[in-house]
Amino acid sequence: MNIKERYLEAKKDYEKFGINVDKVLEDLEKVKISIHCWQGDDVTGFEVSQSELSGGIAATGNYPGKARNAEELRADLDKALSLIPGKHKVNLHAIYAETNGIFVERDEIKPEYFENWVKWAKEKDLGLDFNPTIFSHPKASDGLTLSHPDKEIRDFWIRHSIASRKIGEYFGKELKQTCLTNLWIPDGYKDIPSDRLGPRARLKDSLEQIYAIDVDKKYNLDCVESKVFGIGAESYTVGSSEFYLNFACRNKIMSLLDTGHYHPTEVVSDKLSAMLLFNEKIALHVSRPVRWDSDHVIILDDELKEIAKEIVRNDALDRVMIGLDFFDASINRIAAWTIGTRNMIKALLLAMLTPHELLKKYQDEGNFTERLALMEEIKTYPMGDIWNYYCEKNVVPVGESWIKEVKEYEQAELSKRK
Ligand SMILES: C[C@H](O)[C@H](O)[C@@H](O)C(=O)CO
Ligand SMILES: [Mn+2]
Repeated sequence: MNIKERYLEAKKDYEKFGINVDKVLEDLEKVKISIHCWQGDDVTGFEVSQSELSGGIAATGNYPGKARNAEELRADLDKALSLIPGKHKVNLHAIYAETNGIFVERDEIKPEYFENWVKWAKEKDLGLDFNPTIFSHPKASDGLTLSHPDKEIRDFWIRHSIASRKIGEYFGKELKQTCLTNLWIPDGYKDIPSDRLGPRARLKDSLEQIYAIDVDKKYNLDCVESKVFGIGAESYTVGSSEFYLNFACRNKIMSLLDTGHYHPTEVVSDKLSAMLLFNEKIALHVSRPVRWDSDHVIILDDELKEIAKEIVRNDALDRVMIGLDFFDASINRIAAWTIGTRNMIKALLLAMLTPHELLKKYQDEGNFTERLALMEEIKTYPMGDIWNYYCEKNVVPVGESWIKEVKEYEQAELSKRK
């Protein structure tokens, strides 16, 4: 049987639950994943004066061939995007500005430094998202930024964050797709603080100044990302979950939940329904923490599947903005993007092929036996045949055949980078 014939057979299995598989594929095609550019260069960026990666995050490994400039990064993204079904967004950080070899301080970044990215996104029909880069900089060297006791340092990062929101607005206007500008800061203390309130009060004040500046919500939406701890900030994080949930709610901006930013037994999948009841929109950084916020490439594991189920069965595909946030420098970086993004899409497809109404009915009836039995049986349904057809339909490689393409690209392009 060819791929189409296998699809036609497989879809019968799902249709018996009333799932319209053709419609599922149409809906899946509309979902945009925000693919983070920083997997391509280990979060280095291309500033004229570069600082080491800081802020308690780390890209470990030394796989050869990382992108050395924005052109290479765009070429690598083009390759990865050619292996991923659907039309998506690319997520940039301020450190990916192109300033023509001229040193530009972060608080002076302007839309013009992102013109090449916008031109490229237009050509490829992509959306762009954005992030101020509030780490890897001399003014973040003691691990404090927007909550710093020194007003000059806070003001510097406030100016940078406002400039970043304006770049987000520019992206949204140019690309006719709303940009999501996400703010994350590393601020925290290695050891037990003697004042927990002061830094949080300063952060609150900084954020109020940043979000007081009017930016058109049609073009740019703002969100804030919390964290539980980072390397070197093990005892206290200023921007904790409670801090940002309250701040976002009161200031009518979005919360971003990163799957690596909670205690090890806490899962984002369980947070989504609660968030959806109180927020019009929420954002995600889907990552894979292994023992800590290690940012491993996401695999099709139980938590990823559960996150996708929560989005799909709560009819929230247009309310949860799905972004990725992993950076593994120990494997081919184009493969990392491809594996992770294909897995995110596969998880959504699996969720869309699940008979949620029936399973909810079993739960409400207290019929936990059939709920568990069906949940387990559905796991071995022929989703792979539906996925393969979806890839073929979207003119991207089917199954593992994309690996050969990455190897050829590695040989032809990445191997030349020393
Ligand atoms: C580079 C990203 O902005 C960063 O990973 C941030 O989103 C984060 O998750 C920090 O742990
Ligand atoms: Mn993140």
